[in-house]
Amino acid sequence: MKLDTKSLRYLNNADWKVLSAVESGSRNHEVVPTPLIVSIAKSSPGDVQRSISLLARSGLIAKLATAKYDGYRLTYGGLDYLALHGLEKSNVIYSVGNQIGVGKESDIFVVSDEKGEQKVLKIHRLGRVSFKKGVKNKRDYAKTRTQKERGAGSWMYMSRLAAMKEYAFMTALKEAGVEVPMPLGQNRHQIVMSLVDGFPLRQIEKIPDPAGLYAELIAIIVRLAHLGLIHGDFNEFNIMIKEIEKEDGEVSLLPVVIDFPQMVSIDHANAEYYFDRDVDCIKRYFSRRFGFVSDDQGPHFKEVRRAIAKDTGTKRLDAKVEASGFSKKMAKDLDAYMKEHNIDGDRAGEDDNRGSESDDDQSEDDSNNVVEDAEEPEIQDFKG
Ligand SMILES: Nc1ncnc2c1ncn2[C@@H]1O[C@H](COP(=O)(O)OP(=O)(O)OP(=O)(O)O)[C@@H](O)[C@H]1O
Repeated sequence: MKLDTKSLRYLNNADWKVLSAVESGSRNHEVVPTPLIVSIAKSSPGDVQRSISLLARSGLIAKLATAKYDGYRLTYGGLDYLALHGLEKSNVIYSVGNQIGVGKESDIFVVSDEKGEQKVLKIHRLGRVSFKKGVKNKRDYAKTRTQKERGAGSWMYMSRLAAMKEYAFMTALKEAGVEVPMPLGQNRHQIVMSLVDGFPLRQIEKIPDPAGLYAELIAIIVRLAHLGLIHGDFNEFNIMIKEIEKEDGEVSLLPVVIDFPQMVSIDHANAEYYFDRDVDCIKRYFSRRFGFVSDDQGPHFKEVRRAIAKDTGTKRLDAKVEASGFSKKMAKDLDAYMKEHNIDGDRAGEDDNRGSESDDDQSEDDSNNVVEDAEEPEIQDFKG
């Protein structure tokens, strides 16, 4: 799924109003009836129809071939435009550049602000892999879901929840002093963060001091636990390594955690399992990639828990995240969706060929996809 921004500058206020109206209507309708679009947009039917034609031609809204009445649904492209428009209006971004990453559930782009400073735009796309790969039989799914859940409302809402979760955690972690990108803005299913000048750990062949970096990564896992959290997917894909030059000219490596979709509370029923899995993942990777095996066994969850009980100085982040608007109910909805669609992190080590260059999205059979896109043109700057 590509991001084509070329129509962004051609849309006028009336078109944006109609696009927003289709989005609003999509919350309750898989296909939003045209008269409802007219009534939400509060414009004349003629004007709305003109906007509808333009939006449909640009692939931002689409007709569903099987619909029994005249109406439209929002495409991922339409949702992308609404979010980009919002980020642009709040001066978070000015132009969209190259795509630098394709995750299983997201697309990553370099964007610029008005001063030309580069940032990272992450577009959450929940639903595309699971629908396409048929992890769960689509028909079973459709049978047991309400119309709202299986319609556009589901992927849009879940992608938005994923973005809200990432933004809320990134903000709380940054404030707590954990090395994560700087969160800069969020709109719908998109977040903007600072660009980490470095490489994912999986791309790094050799490091001068594996023991030092290993200890730092384990310290991050323990530090997160003291903040009340377990990463749950702590691996070589989700850790960027930045080179820091010290005053004496020596270079040290700074790990930055970039992705935390599975973050759970240390009070989670399976907390010990997730904690051990994070530690084991780093152990296994360092042994396999750098031939480094630590002398000690690594931290044990029970001991860490005991230390946390005595640690009265560190504020837990769970409450902070909730206060930011990402509620327990939202967390539960997102968890349930991810479980149902077998979304369980990177399963590090199983696929080392993954990367920005491997876009498995393009080769998939779209016929199995509930959310099909009209077109997939090239990425372009939408301004300047
Ligand atoms: N802030 C950032 N600065 C620099 N590069 C980044 C940043 N965020 C992401 N990237 C790049 O994009 C890639 C994918 O990012 P990320 O892991 O967040 O995506 P993802 O969709 O969650 O992936 P998956 O779900 O498959 O783990 C990273 O490996 C990294 O190369």
